[in-house]
Amino acid sequence: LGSRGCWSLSWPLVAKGRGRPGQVDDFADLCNLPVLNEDRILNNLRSRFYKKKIYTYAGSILIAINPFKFLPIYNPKYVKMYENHQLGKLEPHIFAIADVAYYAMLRKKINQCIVISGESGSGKTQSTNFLIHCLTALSQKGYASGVERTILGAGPVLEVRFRRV
Ligand SMILES: Nc1ncnc2c1ncn2[C@@H]1O[C@H](COP(=O)(O)OP(=O)(O)OP(=O)(O)O)[C@@H](O)[C@H]1O
Repeated sequence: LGSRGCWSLSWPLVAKGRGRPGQVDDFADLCNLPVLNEDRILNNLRSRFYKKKIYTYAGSILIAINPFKFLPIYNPKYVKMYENHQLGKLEPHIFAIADVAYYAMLRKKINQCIVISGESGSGKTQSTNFLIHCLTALSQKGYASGVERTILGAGPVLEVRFRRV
């Protein structure tokens, strides 16, 4: 089990009354918050979400808030941008997690595991698809084959199987 992971939320972020008035925290990593309490964490996530920044780190863990709408941050340009970058150097992104796992696997020659957790509808399946998209792109360097489609096609079958166990 790797130490990195992805945690997704579908939380609506409507508790506007919370947090200090006028305070606009925008820390890409919650570990950098000057004061670490529930209000500051939620306020930080909320203010980033309103700026369409749906990803935030908590150390090497990625927190994803489901935007329930398409954001143009998953095209090949982003795969390239995050390739072989140290985590935390760029804006938090699911491709950064895929990239770290991929290059750790190559470097250490040990299988890597990304744990995705969240309530129903929070975006776990979508996040898995983004990870698979990035991992297949990294491993094939743009060479188009049916691998991504095959892996994605296996997803629903595995999901049914695991839900029954
Ligand atoms: N990053 C995202 N950008 C745009 N839409 C998203 C994103 N993440 C999730 N969604 C959308 O939110 C909806 C729910 O996501 P998804 O099916 O991945 O949730 P889930 O956590 O797998 O749910 P369940 O546990 O019930 O299977 C889907 O319509 C999906 O397209």
